[in-house]
Amino acid sequence: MAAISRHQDLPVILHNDKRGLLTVEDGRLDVLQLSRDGRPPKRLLSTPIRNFLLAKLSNDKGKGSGQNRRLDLHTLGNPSGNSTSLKLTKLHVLVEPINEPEAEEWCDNTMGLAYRGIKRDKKVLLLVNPVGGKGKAKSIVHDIVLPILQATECQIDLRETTHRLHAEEITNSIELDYDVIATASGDGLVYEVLNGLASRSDAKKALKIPIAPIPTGSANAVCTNLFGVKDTFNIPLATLNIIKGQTLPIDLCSVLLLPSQQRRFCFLSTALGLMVDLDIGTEHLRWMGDNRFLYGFLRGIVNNKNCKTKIQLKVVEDDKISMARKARDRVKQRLVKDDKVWGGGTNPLVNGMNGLNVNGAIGTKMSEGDGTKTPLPGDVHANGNGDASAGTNNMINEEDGEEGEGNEYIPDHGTIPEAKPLKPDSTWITIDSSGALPKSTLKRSSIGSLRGNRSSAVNDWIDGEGVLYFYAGMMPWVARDLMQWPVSISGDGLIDVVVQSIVPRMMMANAITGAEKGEAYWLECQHYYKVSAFIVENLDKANQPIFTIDGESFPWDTFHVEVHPRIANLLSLNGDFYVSDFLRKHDEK
Ligand SMILES: Nc1ncnc2c1ncn2[C@@H]1O[C@H](COP(=O)(O)OP(=O)(O)OP(=O)(O)O)[C@@H](O)[C@H]1O
Repeated sequence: MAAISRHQDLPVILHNDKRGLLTVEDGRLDVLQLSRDGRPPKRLLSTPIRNFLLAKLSNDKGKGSGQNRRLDLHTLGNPSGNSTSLKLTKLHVLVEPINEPEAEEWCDNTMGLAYRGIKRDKKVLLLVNPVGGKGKAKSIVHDIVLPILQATECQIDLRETTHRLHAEEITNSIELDYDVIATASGDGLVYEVLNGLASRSDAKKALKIPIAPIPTGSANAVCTNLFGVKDTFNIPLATLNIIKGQTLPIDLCSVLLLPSQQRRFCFLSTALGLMVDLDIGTEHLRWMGDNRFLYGFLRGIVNNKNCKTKIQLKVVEDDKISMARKARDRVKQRLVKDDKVWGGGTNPLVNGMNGLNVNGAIGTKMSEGDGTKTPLPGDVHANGNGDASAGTNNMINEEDGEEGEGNEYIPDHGTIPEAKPLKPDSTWITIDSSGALPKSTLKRSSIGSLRGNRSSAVNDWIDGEGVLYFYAGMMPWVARDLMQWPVSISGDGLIDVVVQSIVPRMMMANAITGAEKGEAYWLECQHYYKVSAFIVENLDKANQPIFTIDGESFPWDTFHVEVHPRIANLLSLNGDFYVSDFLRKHDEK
């Protein structure tokens, strides 16, 4: 790898028969037109090497130039210098026979530098939902996605979904020889793909295939978490992620529905109360794109309805200041290494786990290397029943040969254990909103004692509060305009839970300002917990019949949720979720 980072030039003949030079230096590839009179060269193309897709010497001979060979160059150019204007650029030049050996080496080295260990001839399963979002997935895929993928060496297996749950059926039965599963739709298709893979008898192996979303749905929260608010709907960038993304391990939750005993897998959120009305109650407004969620939110505030529920939480942490500090410290460490992260420079498994305890477990086995720590398979993960399950985390990529010496890693490619009802003990906390009282009569609950003494922001539930909504999430953003879980960390084995208590309408309306920046996190009326398991009961089935898992609705009676740490994978261009401004801050709030 050291050899390819040096300055490299290749003399070529340009399309206009003028002499040119291809140069790779400082992370950029430039196509220069040379002048005969000593004037500085003219830059015809300049592209970051990380956007570069293909350098290929063809067997075709160039037009009118005897033995010259054609060299094709494909890249995602950004003429205005920002990622929002990425555009597929294809050009070709000619290589004279005398430069042929050098050209072969230049292509190899340039491709090595552009891909940095990422597989080049990926086999991609591309699932397209023609009715997701504004219904434009098909044309977007044909006009933008396919040309970019076809400009690389990827093989594409495109399948259109024809009905609800079709993506789940497909991924439940596919051969596991794909390198990536791409979904052109919204979060719903990602949810179906994960459920299809997770319910297989070889689920653990199947879930190793990473998922790369193409944002043609309404909200596309996964894309916000991967690319940031501005680039949520950036189709070329999401396509580049299929080609060059690094594996980002994520947690999945088992959601066990009672009394049906049905189990669904959740990767993004479970919601009750206002957040259900906001999503499901605005389905008819799909034409509004993601504005429909803001409309639904405002409507919910006007109603200000108490969601009657009993919530039991296995809390691992609830000190807001400490949770924010940990998430920010982790980002600080990551940003220092960022130059190495893009394009596969470092092992995302090592990187993502730096400074983390999976599922709050202390004493995980760590291997010391370059100062980072890698949890090893066999680490104990306590589930919601208090049982310990070993080696379910898929933390080692056995293809990479990451095992430490003496640690015999036996890959576990089997099924995900059956979900059983959880058994809360006295350490769990309970929130019951069945008897909401007027605000003036509220008193502190005994649950405050769990947190010991601390000088942090107030986060205690008070008996008698009403619940406007309950929202449990696994990634910071749930939509572009709502960063509901700003301190959520990918693959930490924990679920971030928000219980929003009922407050006067004006106070809630004001909370909308800054919601996209995660500022609501600091509100006293927004209780925030990191939990490893929870149970939620419906105390008013007639008036609140449904809850949602990843935006899909289910009948709500009682449901039990537990985490499977780092069992599934996404692709991400930087090996992690997008770093929010909230996490870049270093003050306490
Ligand atoms: N051909 C089809 N006809 C009808 N429904 C389909 C078809 N293909 C897929 N679906 C369903 O469309 C639903 C919506 O998909 P998805 O959630 O991905 O998009 P979205 O709702 O627009 O975006 P988001 O979830 O980001 O808001 C899914 O439940 C999926 O099962």
